[in-house]
Amino acid sequence: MAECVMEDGTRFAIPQGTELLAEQVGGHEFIAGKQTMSMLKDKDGHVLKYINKPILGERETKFYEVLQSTEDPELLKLKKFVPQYFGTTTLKMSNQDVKFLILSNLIGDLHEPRVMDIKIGYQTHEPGAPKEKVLAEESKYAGTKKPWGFCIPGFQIYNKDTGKREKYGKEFGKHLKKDSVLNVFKMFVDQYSSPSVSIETVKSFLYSLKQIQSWFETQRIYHFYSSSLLFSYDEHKAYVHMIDFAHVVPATDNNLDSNYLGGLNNIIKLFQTILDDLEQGT
Ligand SMILES: Nc1ncnc2c1ncn2[C@@H]1O[C@H](COP(=O)(O)OP(=O)(O)OP(=O)(O)O)[C@@H](O)[C@H]1O
Ligand SMILES: O=P(O)(O)O[C@@H]1[C@H](O)[C@H](O)[C@@H](OP(=O)(O)O)[C@H](OP(=O)(O)O)[C@H]1O
Repeated sequence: MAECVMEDGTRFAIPQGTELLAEQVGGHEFIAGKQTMSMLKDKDGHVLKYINKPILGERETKFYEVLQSTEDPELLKLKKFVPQYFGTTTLKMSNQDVKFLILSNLIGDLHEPRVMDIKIGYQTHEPGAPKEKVLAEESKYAGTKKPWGFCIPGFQIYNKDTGKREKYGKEFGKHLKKDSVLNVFKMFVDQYSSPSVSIETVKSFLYSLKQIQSWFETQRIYHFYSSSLLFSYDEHKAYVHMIDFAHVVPATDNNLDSNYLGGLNNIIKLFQTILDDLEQGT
C-alpha cells in the first residue's frame, strides 16, 4: 500500500501502483473518517474515480456503459466530449475492496495544464432528491448558481511571477458573486505573455461549447444535474469536456434539459464577451 500526504499533512493509504491526480481541481477528496476519496492515476496514466457510493456509483457506471455500447446517433455525438471509459477495477484500500471507474486522462497531453471545473445548472439536485440534499444544494454557490446557472468548484492556474501552481477551491467558488465571474474567467485565460494564446484558447472553448450547446438544443434523452464542464488548456491546445454523471437521469416528459442549457448559454455569452474584448485589445 502506498501512502499519500495531503496539503494539510493528513496521511492516508492509496492502492499500490496508484498516485493522486495532482491536477484534480473539483470533486471529492480523501477525508479521514468519511467515505470519500480523491481522484487517482494508475500506472498507465488512466484516471481512477472512486465509485463506492450506493446509487451514485452505479448510476455513473451505467452512464458510461450505455455510452460505450450505444448505437443511437444522438448519444454517439456525445462521445468526443466525455472521457473514454475502460471499465471498472476493484482495488484494496485499508483491507477493503473499493471500486473505481477507469477513465482516460483528459489533460494527460497538456503541459502544466490550466484547469477549471464548472458545475452546470441552476438546480444541482435531481428531481426526487431527499429534502436535506435539496436544502444543501440550494444553499451552496448561490452567488453564481442563481444568476448564471453554474458554479465554480475549483480551478488551477500558474502564478505568472513565480511559475508555481495555484489552486482555487470550493470556498473560493462559494463566495463568488454574480459580477466577479467574468473576471475569474479572464484571469483563467490570461496565463501566457502573448494575448494570442488567450484569443486562441477562448476561440477553442467557444467552438466546443457551441457543439455541446447544439447537442443540448435537441437531445431529450437525459437531464444532467450536478455535472461539470472541465476546461483545460496550455500554450498549444485547449479543451472542453463533460465529466461527472452521478446525477444524470432520464429526461422527464421528453423535455429539453433547460436547467443545463441555461447555464451553458451564459458561459458562452461570458466567453464571447471576453473574446470580443481581447480582439479589440481592451
Ligand atoms: N477523466 C478525467 N481526466 C482528468 N481529470 C479529471 C477527470 N475526471 C475528473 N477529473 C478531475 O477530478 C475532479 C473531480 O471529478 P468529478 O467531478 O468527476 O468528481 P466528483 O467527486 O463526482 O465531484 P462532485 O463532488 O462534484 O460530485 C474534476 O474537477 C477534475 O479536476
Ligand atoms: O461542492 P461541495 O460543497 O463539496 O458539495 C458537494 C457536491 O454537491 C457533490 O456533488 C456532492 O456529492 P454527490 O455528487 O456524491 O452527491 C457532495 O455531497 P456529499 O457531501 O454527500 O459527498 C457535496 O458535499
